Amino acid sequence: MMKIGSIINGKERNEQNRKTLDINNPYNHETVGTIALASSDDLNDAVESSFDTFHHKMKAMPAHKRGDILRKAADLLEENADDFVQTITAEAGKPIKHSQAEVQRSVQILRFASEQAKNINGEVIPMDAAIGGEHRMGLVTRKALGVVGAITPFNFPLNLSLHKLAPAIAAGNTIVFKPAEKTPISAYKLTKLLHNAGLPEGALNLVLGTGEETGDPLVKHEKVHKISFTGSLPVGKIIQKTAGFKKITLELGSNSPNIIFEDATIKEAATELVKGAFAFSGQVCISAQRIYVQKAIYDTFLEEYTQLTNALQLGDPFDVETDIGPMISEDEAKRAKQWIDDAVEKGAKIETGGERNGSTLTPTIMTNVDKNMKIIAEEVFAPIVSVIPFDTEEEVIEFANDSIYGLQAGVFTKDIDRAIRVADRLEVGGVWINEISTYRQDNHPYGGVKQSGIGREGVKYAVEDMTEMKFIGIKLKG
Ligand SMILES: NC(=O)c1ccc[n+]([C@@H]2O[C@H](COP(=O)([O-])OP(=O)(O)OC[C@H]3O[C@@H](n4cnc5c(N)ncnc54)[C@H](O)[C@@H]3O)[C@@H](O)[C@H]2O)c1
Ligand SMILES: O=C[C@H](O)CS(=O)(=O)O
Repeated sequence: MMKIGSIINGKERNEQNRKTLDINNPYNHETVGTIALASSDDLNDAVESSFDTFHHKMKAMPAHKRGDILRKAADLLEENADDFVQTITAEAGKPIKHSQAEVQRSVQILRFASEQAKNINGEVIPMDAAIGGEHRMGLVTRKALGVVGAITPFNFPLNLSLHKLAPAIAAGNTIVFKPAEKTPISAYKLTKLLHNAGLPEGALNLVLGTGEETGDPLVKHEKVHKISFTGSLPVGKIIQKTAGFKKITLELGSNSPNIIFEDATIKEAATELVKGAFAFSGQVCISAQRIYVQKAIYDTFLEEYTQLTNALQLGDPFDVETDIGPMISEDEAKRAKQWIDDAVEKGAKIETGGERNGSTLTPTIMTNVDKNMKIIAEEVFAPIVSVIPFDTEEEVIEFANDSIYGLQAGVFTKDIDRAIRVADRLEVGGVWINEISTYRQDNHPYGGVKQSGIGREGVKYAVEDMTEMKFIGIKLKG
């Protein structure tokens, strides 16, 4: 069992007298590690170290060197992939095949960032477009911001951390990294890996602690220039209020809609949506939560979908055959079960699932639902999906948009005109056609509208959000 502490300027702080927090495997509740919590002095030291390193080292580091560090980190992660896979499964309870996919994607993020570091381009403005602007030249360059506070959730502890760390390094920023307190071990190993890849130690400082004690003062610290946060809507709202003048990126929750028109291939849509709704027990921000099916194919789809769902293997996340492991905690599984009970009281029907055993909830399909139920109106973040019939294109667009959230959606149809029409009108940050809402690649713009967030990730787009424009004008001798 590991005892780990914050890493500040390359030194680990895990002395005996500190308050600690145990990290437990959510499936068998075995303790997999203990963290020594950061104090307020540690947090302050971390920010000072990042601030100092930005001004004395990172600002002067050329793009090719930042690219090299990120490429070396990708190679190291690839070499140590299995250790990270085991760590994610141990601390998050993620089925091992999904942890493997997460690590593979993380290697790619580092490679994308390595390439992006060398492609942060500016612009030349045609100054003579303005009357009197003749004999002037206008240059737009992009500058690093300074210290980025990166705050991350438990559900993709490696991938979503790298969606902040890798672009921040590519852009030449320094980072104070506050990972989820439930999954800090992969964050700790990632920090060491980036230092081993050649990143100056003060360019990445790790602070381990709870949201209230460590995250909140990081958000408020005056020497932090940007907060990049991925997590829940309630915390996102607090950060928006407390961050002051800092730039912020908020990647928040969703209740993603998926729409299946009568001309779609039912088997394909049903097969993909089983993964889309139940991967990592639905604890994915773009998990398929609302499936709208056109009435002519509703019964056939529901039958096929229920059969496929019933074939999922439940069990130990370390078993390669396991599709569904535990939720992150027993409390979360209880909360999800209560939401099912609440919906049933209001008239919903459980087609399959709905049973809780400790922290595991069986994959649950609900029908007869309405928008006043929490399982529709809020983010379930659990293995619960609702299947809802619809008549017309106009009606389903209205249903799908009737949400405070707007992250990603899926549309299934063979009619390309309809697909584009619907995609254009859905109020979300991204739409997949003939693909599930849950699919994400790490090189496209990703982020939400409405209360799903502010700003975009996806390496190139995160780099844009982690730099700012600087204009330089030159008056030339005529
Ligand atoms: N849009 C996306 O890209 C995306 C991706 C993954 C997860 N999520 C969302 O994340 C949520 C699940 O993750 P979670 O349970 O870890 O989220 P969470 O909001 O509880 O915690 C996320 C992080 O915020 C920290 N935090 C908590 N309170 C804080 C405060 N007052 N100030 C600063 N930091 C604070 C936590 O310690 C943790 O590190 C879901 O809502 C999910 O949709 C969104
Ligand atoms: O949980 C939401 C994440 O954005 C999913 S992914 O890691 O980007 O696939």
